[in-house]
Amino acid sequence: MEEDTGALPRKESFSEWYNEILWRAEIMDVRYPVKGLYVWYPHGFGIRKRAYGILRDLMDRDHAETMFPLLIPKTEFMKEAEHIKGFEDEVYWVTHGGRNELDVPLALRPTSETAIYPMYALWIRSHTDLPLKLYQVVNTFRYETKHTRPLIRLREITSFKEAHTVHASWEEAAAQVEVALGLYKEFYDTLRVPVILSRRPDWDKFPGADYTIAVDTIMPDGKTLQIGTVHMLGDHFSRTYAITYEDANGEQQYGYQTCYGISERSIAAVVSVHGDDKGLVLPPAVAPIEIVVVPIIVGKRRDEVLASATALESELRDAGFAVKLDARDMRPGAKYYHWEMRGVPLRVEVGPRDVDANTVVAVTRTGKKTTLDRRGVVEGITSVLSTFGEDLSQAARQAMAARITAVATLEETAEAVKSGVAVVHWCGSQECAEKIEAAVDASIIGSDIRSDLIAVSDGPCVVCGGEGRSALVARTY
Ligand SMILES: Nc1ncnc2c1ncn2[C@@H]1O[C@H](COS(=O)(=O)NC(=O)[C@@H](N)CS)[C@@H](O)[C@H]1O
Ligand SMILES: [Zn+2]
Repeated sequence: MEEDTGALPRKESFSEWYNEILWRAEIMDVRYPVKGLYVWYPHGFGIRKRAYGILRDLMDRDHAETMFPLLIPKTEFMKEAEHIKGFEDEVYWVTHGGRNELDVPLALRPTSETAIYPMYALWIRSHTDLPLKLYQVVNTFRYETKHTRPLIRLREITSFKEAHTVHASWEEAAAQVEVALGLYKEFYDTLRVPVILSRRPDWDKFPGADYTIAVDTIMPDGKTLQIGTVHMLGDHFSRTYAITYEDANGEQQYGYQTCYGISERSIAAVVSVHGDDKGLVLPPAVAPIEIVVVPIIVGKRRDEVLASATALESELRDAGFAVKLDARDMRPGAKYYHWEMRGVPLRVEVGPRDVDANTVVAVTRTGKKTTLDRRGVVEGITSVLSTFGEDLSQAARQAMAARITAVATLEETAEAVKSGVAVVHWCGSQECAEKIEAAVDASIIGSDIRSDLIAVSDGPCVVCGGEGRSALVARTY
């Protein structure tokens, strides 16, 4: 990789900054010759690997991981009317095997309900088979016709974590929706990404769902990014796919289902929310390299300093840190630039003075400098990294809070959505939602808001004056 030493575009021009950082921080190569498909560089893949390791640990608490086939026969795909309507313009079809035309065209899964639920119908017989809670992490394919963008709007979603659960009752499925939201909140807390939960308007819910609760974050340009969704499916799919079970009284009942998904938009959120004008800023939990040790080589004491830096690296590695010693024959400043661009949370400098004083200098990615005793250095670094993570959360929360404005009129709404999210009172009618969309360059994205940054209240609908409740208006990705 040729090292480009130019400055990044300012983060104020977010779109340029975002495109540039993807290759300068070695996250994704966008030059693959199919629109909407991109290639992970190893560093970006390392971030994904750590993030999805956290996600799997959370899911493995009470789900089992599995894997279903990629190809779905048209006969199964076309069974759920609403689902088809929602996806028919987005599905890729496989029509040939070699030179033979297939008698049944096969869909590339856009999401896996129609692959999984015929199998659930075979597996589920009795209430003792419930609840069934499985998930998979797979690639899915959607022929997105809107503007594609790496990590954000892909035609091949390479990191699609989808969970599909079946329960004996609507209430149990509704309770699982809350469990899923709790897991997603915990996931994004670990990524230090602040989120707002809200219920999507009915016209925006998942095709075939009763309701959809979405997890949104606010990007630096003020637009929201949907970084997770949880769907209550009720018994729609179980009736379509005959997922029935024998209850304790020997009666046949339909199962009640949920499904919930997260994609590599989670990585886009980490890149965008935390990144700055020097490059990526990675929360320690997802940093492929948490600590880079930089020896400050001074002439004749070179060997002594290198030996001390090497000993420090192996002590930190033995303590379980992802640590790298950068002993390249380069000016320290050029090394700092290289690792700052890649978002390494902590740099530890070792120079002649440190060797004499038995200290090291820890410098966080956001510039906080601490001199640590060489003895007990593992504890010292652990606490510096933990404080760094907390600081990232705080900074991200403050940035989000600054982009949320409670407003009372359409004019104020139009102003607020230029730089973020407006909170208005909305009566819940599609008619008023359409009037809001016509009046401002944004749309109603959610009601039943859950965020500790927003005080939900009742009040007159911003359009019709009828009984309203807090709702989110925003421009979206
Ligand atoms: N084209 C896309 N590129 C990247 N991520 C996407 C794309 N489409 C959707 N996503 C992400 O995937 C999540 C789940 O997708 S979804 O359509 O809302 N839900 C489902 O497909 C359900 N089957 C839950 S598993 C979305 O919340 C969004 O964050
Ligand atoms: Zn209204």
